[in-house]
Amino acid sequence: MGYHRRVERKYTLVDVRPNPQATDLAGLAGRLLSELRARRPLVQNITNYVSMDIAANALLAIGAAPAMVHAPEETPQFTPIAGALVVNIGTLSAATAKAMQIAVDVAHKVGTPWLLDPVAVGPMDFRNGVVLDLMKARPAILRGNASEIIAVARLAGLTQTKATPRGTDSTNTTSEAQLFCIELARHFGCTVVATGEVDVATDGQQVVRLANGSPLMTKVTALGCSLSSVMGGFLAIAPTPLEAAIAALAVYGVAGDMAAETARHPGSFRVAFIDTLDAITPADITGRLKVIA
Ligand SMILES: Nc1ncnc2c1ncn2[C@@H]1O[C@H](COP(=O)(O)OP(=O)(O)O)[C@@H](O)[C@H]1O
Ligand SMILES: Cc1ncsc1CCOP(=O)(O)O
Ligand SMILES: [Mg+2]
Repeated sequence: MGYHRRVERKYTLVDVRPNPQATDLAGLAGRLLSELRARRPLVQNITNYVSMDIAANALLAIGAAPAMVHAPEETPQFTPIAGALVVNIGTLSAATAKAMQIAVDVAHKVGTPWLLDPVAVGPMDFRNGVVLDLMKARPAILRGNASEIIAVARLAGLTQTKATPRGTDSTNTTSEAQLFCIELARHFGCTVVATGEVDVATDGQQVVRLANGSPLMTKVTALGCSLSSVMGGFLAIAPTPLEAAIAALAVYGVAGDMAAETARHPGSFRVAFIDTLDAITPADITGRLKVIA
């Protein structure tokens, strides 16, 4: 029996089914990890300068094939052959915004699934307008930290709540963002992921909350951006965007737990984390996944 919550005026009742069992989710993540490694999906990333290297290396380590192709002259030919497209507005400019819009319009037209990471959305009008324009091309997944997700919900007119981001970081929690995830998922017809100490993923019906990961992951720049790229790898091979999001969060969070057992500081953690993305197995996920009911 699902449980119901009253959400803001638009949806009188939200049918939020309780979490599937941890074993179901761990099994799903393990199967999709094996499939990703077998298929090595090509993932196009139009991303920020800060994350280029680590996002590409995170994709390589997990078993996918990154391509940081962003020129408007090339995306019409590249996006159709990519397994998924990841768009990340971290170091946005008018030129990159134009390239992103061309790529997402092509993706929408040819059916290449794509993910938006709305880095630092909220305080700046230019990137807020770009986010709203990009959302019109219907991403399969919207992945941000809690403040970014609340900011997109406000931009979409779903709430008056003002997020409190600090640059590219969040000061909000995913508990504050969870209902906005559900409303955004229903409003845009996509899967929405808010990450933080607890990660939340929803397609507007089912809500999954995972509690893996280490605080050290917030001390290495662009690990959220790299999560979005890795999530793009799962999006290329998973049956649904929600399953892709769950698998990426499970693999990434468990890898964070494992890396934090050997590295205590950011520099060594960055190395240990990329190594763990390469080494992690389905058994590691089954043994360590933390699902919050
Ligand atoms: N306090 C925390 N404890 C454990 N894991 C965390 C914590 N904060 C973030 N993470 C993890 O770090 C990764 C990046 O998330 P986040 O920092 O929310 O994104 P961003 O870097 O885009 O702000 C996610 O896998 C998330 O689960
Ligand atoms: C510091 C910074 N500035 C613009 S993009 C970026 C990286 C943000 O990475 P993440 O969203 O993973 O924290
Ligand atoms: Mg981010």
